[in-house]
Amino acid sequence: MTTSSPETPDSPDYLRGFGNHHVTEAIPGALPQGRNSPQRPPLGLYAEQLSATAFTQPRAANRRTWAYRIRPSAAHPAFIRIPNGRLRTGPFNEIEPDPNRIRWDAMPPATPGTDFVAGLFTVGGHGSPLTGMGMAIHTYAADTSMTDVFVNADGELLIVPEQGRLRVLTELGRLDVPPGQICLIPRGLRFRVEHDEAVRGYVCENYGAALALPERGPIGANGLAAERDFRVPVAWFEDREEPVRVVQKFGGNLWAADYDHSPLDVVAWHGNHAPYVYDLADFQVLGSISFDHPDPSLFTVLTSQTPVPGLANVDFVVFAPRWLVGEDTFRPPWFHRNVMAEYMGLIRGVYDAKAEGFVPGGASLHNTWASHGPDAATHRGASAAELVPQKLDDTLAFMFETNLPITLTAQAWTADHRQPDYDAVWSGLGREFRA
Ligand SMILES: O=C(O)Cc1cc(O)ccc1O
Ligand SMILES: [Fe+2]
Repeated sequence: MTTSSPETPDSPDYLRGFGNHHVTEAIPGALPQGRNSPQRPPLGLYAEQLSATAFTQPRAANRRTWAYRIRPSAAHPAFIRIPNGRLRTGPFNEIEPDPNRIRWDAMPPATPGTDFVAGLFTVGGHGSPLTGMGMAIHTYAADTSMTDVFVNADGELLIVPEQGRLRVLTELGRLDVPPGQICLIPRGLRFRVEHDEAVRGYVCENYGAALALPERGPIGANGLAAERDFRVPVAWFEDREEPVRVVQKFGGNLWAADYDHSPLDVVAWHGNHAPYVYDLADFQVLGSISFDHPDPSLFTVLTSQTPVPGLANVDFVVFAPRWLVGEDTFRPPWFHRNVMAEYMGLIRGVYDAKAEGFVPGGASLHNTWASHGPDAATHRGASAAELVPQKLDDTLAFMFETNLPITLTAQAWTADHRQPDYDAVWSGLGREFRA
């Protein structure tokens, strides 16, 4: 069964659409009319433009938001370096790039008192925010709501909860993100993550071009992720005149400044640089209705393109519940080697290429050119299966696919939750050759 996660009675309100220029005010009359920067903005607010692309980039790529806030953003003391915890940023060079196939169990529960940012554990990545290309992969486990406000100057954050509902309070409004939904925090936007329970999940940090919807090509004007299912929060603000620590990741390091107010004080805004939430249950899954297993690019939800046409810095791909009907077809993913690197996680259920060992909250990395595909048990089963229509129901896996080799962090390599003998899943694929 395909279900949408129920929203709570106090669910925040949203505007709909992908990449739209939204207009929203938490207090009627807070938005200036007819101009962005009047001599005196309404209600005594300060105007501020957030430019997320160069002023001069073409309209299709241009991103900016005008915010009208209680206190000016510029009024804060110096940022001071603080420890990076388990956050790492490219260039990734703690250990050598490793061609081996790697798999992890779920992260251990958070040490009590760990919030979302302290709970981030960088797995690896490539590129660097200093060159605006590449990405990092993080997992998180936290049990305590943030009191600090966080802002990432290095890239946008795609958050994929696996356990526990997140409440993400941003400068531009509030997002409610249960497992099964994803949220995107754009680069440079301040936010705080709260939750009432222990939470766990995955984060893709994208140093490159902002994630966008893929082209549909011959699919036509509909299908895959629909523009209207992306939800952007309405304006919301907190008016708190008290010390608030703002932690910023900049050039890979954490810096903190003690503000005398909450910077989540934007009363009205308009623009297209905004956070959003998307329910993966809304993804229209397309597949083969004749034969052969299609390339998983058909499951792309969002893509960050490089300047090379069709080559992604990051693709976010989802393996959602769907029917398999292919005739004379080996239905699970085939054996393959790929110039792209594939990091996979599991939000719920079972993934059709791995009979066991790939668990919710766990992850696998099949680096560039690594031989991988169905494990021996899956291969055995699918080669003998009677090919009646089959519904894959209890499943929600995803992939961060990226164009260059991923180098692990030392902590991801030595982690106790790394599985010691992942290669063994492909042993037992015996010789079946008959001349
Ligand atoms: O390796 C994987 O499990 C991901 C994957 C899935 C699929 O259906 C086809 C190719 C592919 O890399
Ligand atoms: Fe693969």
